[in-house]
Formats: sequence, C-alpha cells, structure tokens
Amino acid sequence: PSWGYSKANGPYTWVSHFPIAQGSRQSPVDLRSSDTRFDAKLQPLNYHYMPTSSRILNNNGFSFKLSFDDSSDPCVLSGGPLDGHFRMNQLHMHWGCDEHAGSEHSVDGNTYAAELHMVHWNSSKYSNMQQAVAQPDGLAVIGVFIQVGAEHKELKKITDLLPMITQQDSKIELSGLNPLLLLPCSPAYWTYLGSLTTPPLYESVTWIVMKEPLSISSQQLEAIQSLYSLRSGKHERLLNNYRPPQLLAGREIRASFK
Ligand SMILES: NS(=O)(=O)c1ccco1
Ligand SMILES: [Zn+2]
Repeated sequence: PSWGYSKANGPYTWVSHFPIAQGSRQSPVDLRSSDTRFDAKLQPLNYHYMPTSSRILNNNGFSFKLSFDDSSDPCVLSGGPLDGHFRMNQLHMHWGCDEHAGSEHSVDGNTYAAELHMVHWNSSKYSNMQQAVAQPDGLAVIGVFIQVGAEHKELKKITDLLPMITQQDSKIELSGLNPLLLLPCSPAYWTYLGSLTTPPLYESVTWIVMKEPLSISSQQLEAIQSLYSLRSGKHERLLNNYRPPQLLAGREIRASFK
C-alpha cells in the first residue's frame, strides 16, 4: 500500500520505500533545551506577507493543504537563519485524536494538539518548488504549535470551510487569508537543518519552529479532526497524521531567544 499513518503503512514502514528515513538530518525532532544554544547572531525573521487567495484541498488523506499561487510573490520569507528569499508555496497541518498529541516537533518531550506548517521554497536560487524540494538549501518551513483555548479568528477562515471538504481530494477556494495572522505574537524561534516529515522525506528543509503556540477552540480542532480519508482503503477519519521525533544525530538546534 502507498505510505500513510496506519499500522500497515505508517512512519515505521516508510524506510522500506524511502531509505533516507534513516538519514542524519530527518525531521521532526524533540527540541530539548539541553540540545539548544542561544545564537545572538540570529537575525529576526522578515515576513513580506499579505492577504492572498488560496485553494484548500483535502489532499488525499495526508492533511488539508492550502496552496498559494506563487507565480507572483505575495508571501515571501527572509532573515532569521536564511540566506536569500523564500516564497510560500503551501500551508498544512498535522494533528492527533486528542488535544495532548498531534504536533510533530516537541519541546522537552511535550507535544501539542496540532502543528501548522508554512512551506516556502528558495526563490533566490531555484525557479520553482519542484526544483527546490530536493536541494539541501531548497526549503524553509515555519512550524507553529497549536493548543486548545480561545478561538483563532484567522484560522476560523479555514476551519469553517473544512466541513465542505471532508471527502478526500475535495477542494474549495479561500481568498483573503492573511498568513501574517497565523503567526504568534512572539518572534522567538528555534532553527535547525532537517527534512520533510512526510515521504519523500527529502533533507532539504531549514526548520524554523516558533516558541509561542497559537490557540484554537475545541470546535475548531474537532473540525480538523473530522476530515475523512480513503488512504487505508476504508472511509475513515484522518487522524494522527504526525511523524514521531527522529534522531538529532549530532545536529545543533539554535534558539533566537535566551
Ligand atoms: N510536513 S512538511 O512540511 O515537512 C512537508 C512539506 C511537503 C511535504 O512534507
Ligand atoms: Zn508538515
């Protein structure tokens, strides 16, 4: 069966078709304070983000994905640990089946209900996402932890539409989402060199994980957990689409904060 998150085709089986799963720069990782070092030379992140139109797709049982039209460059990331400019191509999420697990990265072993990923490709060096996706300096992904609490107004523009795309491969247009409002107030982040957390697991990602989580309401989390998938042949809820933490294998994790 093609890869997924069930026992038969989940993260521990991926190595059979994607040997890089046992590579030395795999993601996610546990962000352990004993492995992180404050780096005063880290620049602030610089977002040139503005409200943009996108299409939300229940992308065949891995997650829901908002694809942006990156032919112009409405959303560009630079600064922080990055050299050059990175264009946002898509954003998506990972979640569990309860609010205590679901994120991919963890902080000293603590996991969150979900994790938002904003995927950018290096538009200073490559001409599109497909060219950049397998290059060691090809991608930059911002990870934002999500916990249950107050409703999140901007994410509501997405979660309100999810009931319309519960069936796999269904899609819907969404205009006017402002990715800037999907970032936490604090600029504090961790950064390290890693990989895609889903096959093909390319070791092409400079990870930037924000320290401060976003809050969403329990109703919003339920809307996310109500997406369906046919991945495992059965028509069932798409849950626990997160990869467990991988070996740091000697990598350093830098913190932009003390
Ligand atoms: N989950 S993630 O952001 O590493 C990703 C992007 C594309 C494939 O996997
Ligand atoms: Zn992801």
